[in-house]
Amino acid sequence: MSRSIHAIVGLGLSVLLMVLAISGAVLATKPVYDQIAPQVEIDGVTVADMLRALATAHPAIISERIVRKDSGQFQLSFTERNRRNTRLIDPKTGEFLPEHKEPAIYTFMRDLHRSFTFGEAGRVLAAIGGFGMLVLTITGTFLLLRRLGGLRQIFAPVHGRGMAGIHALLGRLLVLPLMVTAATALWLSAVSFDLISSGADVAPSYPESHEELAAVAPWDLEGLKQTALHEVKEIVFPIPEDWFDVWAIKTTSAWVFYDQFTGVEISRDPVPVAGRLLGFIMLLHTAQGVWPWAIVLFVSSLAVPYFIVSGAVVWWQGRKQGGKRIRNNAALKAAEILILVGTEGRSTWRFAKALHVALHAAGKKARMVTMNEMPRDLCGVSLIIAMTATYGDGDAPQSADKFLTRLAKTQTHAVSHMSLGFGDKAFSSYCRFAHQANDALVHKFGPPVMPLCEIDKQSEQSFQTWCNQLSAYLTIALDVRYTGQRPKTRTIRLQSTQTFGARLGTTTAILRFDADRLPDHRPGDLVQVFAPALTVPRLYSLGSDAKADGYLEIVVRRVEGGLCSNWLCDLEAGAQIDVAIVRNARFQMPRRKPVVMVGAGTGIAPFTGMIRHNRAGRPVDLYWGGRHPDVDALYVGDISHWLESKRLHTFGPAWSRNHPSQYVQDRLIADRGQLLARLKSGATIMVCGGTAMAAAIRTEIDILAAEIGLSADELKRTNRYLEDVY
Ligand SMILES: Cc1cc2nc3c(=O)[nH]c(=O)nc-3n(C[C@H](O)[C@H](O)[C@H](O)COP(=O)(O)O)c2cc1C
Repeated sequence: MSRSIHAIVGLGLSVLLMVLAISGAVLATKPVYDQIAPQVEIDGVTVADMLRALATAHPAIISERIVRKDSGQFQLSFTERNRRNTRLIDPKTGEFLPEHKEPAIYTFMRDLHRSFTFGEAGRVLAAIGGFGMLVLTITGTFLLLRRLGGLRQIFAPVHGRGMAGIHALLGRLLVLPLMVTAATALWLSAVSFDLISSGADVAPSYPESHEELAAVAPWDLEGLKQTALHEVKEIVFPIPEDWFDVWAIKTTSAWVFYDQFTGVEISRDPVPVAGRLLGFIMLLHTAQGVWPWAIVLFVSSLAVPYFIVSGAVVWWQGRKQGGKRIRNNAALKAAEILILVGTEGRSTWRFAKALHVALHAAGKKARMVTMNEMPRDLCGVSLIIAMTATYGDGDAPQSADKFLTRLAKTQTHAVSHMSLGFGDKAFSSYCRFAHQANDALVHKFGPPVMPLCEIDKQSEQSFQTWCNQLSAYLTIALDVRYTGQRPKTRTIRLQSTQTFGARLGTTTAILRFDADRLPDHRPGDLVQVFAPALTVPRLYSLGSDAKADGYLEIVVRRVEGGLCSNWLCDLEAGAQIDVAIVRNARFQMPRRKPVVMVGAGTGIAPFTGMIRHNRAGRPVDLYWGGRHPDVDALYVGDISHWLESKRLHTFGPAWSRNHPSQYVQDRLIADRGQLLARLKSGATIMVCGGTAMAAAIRTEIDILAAEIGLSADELKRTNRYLEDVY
């Protein structure tokens, strides 16, 4: 709902908002421009001081009124030789100051901003724009909170790439000033249409001077001597020779009236609340006199055109990939297989589309719809395949948020089902919605025909494996060709290969590459390797920093029958390969200290780079599991060097084929004391390696953390438990 309103309002009012934002950005420079004008120093100066200086500098004029402008300058209205005039004055010397003329662009932009230069009718348009902006900021906040996983996650990293990612990131930064701008714009519009009082309609009630004495110089009047100039907004002089008239001084909160002969305060008339409120609303909307806020408004206004363009692009892309454009999509009445898709970023849709094409080619009548389009009547469907991503903190993606209620209304039917979850292991609620959807299907239709399969980080490899299982289940040959958008690749050259572990059968190799132009990466990022014989790239964790190291390094275990690992391990020095970098923002060296790194086998890779660049000597412990110290001595020389140079504090190796046999989790248990101390001092745990090891580590850390009232889940939620698991 929020998304539809956000899109409709954003697209529908795009031109209006664009004009308001650009003119608003120009006007937001005005308070900064005013700062350039000569500023007057008024600390310690009273009204009496200013009036004395004025009378000395211009004895012949008849002063009527002094107004303090938004820019802080004092403007005098006076009569001189029967001609009325206004001039800026220096409050200390009373001298006239040169007119600081506002550039014409501000006048034009103000007119454009307030009424699109259409006068009264244009004001309605401006009000509609303000209302639209308010709706956008409110719906945008809902969408953002949903994306982040709730209010508690408001400071968590914003996920997502490209335009959509920047849209969300900027949205989080600027939603508040934009909301304030929109709400205050609406208020000002309401005032201009007389729907809200401006406070100006209530005139101050002027009293009369009590005495009729000889004229007294105003600077000798007690009340004026005691009124500091910085409190003053306006001074109205008594009309000469009108004995009843008074001195009227408007401060931020009241009109104060002084007897013109005695200087005694006669009365005080508070400025109406509506007037004071309007002043505050004006200040929030225009930032007059508060230049830091003007800068915030300027940046927010400038971001609006980006929001509109990126929003339109994301909406268009979504439409292009939307459900209506499926070729050979079987009608519900004819379908035997129903593919239900839960997606937000659309990649799940592409996976489903590839499956749909293959099913069609294999002669199956398949219908593909979003999960929210779950039909009430399944007609002739005999198999449901639910493919869904997870968002927020374990929530349904946008196109599946009504699935559970819709499923409840679906007529019971003899139907088989299976689910495929798309998620990211970096989230504590990995594939949670896929599990919820699967449970609901089980509740409705009984056990699934294939166990729920989880796909981490859109792994094409895992998807292919699942497709093979589906192919076997359906007893048909399925040729699923998923074409994940192939990223831009770079060619890199093998510099050296160091091989370990040959004596124990399986080998592990450290491969170092160079290139004329290395792709930018940091330790913890992932590299996609495009092997010639493979349609899908393989992912490896990076142990190098392109800029600091000048090379790209990965650790590869030769897997029996593994096409990519064997191909990589057999490469000759100088061989060239194509790669692309996948940023892994959730698995970077944390800023918080200390850090406990835990890994096994090739899982050492990202840690090597992080430790190598730990020049500040932050406390880092590395627990790592290998088979035997004689054969799996990966990075042995580097590790002693890091220990000496204090880049690494503790190295805790665990050898599974040594005596005593130990796994890395056993090593953690042995170092319980130190680990607890680390956790107490706010350590971040980083785990890299296979799923089984990661699960074992998580159990141990959970037990350990419980001793200080924490849990692995809680650590994960607060970004103190980071995993890179494969
Ligand atoms: C903002 C955001 C939140 C996410 N939250 C989760 C989550 O809680 N659990 C999970 O397993 N994956 C999570 N993911 C990962 C996505 O489910 C995963 O990338 C999926 O493949 C995206 O599919 P889609 O492109 O079809 O939407 C999240 C991704 C993003 C961008």
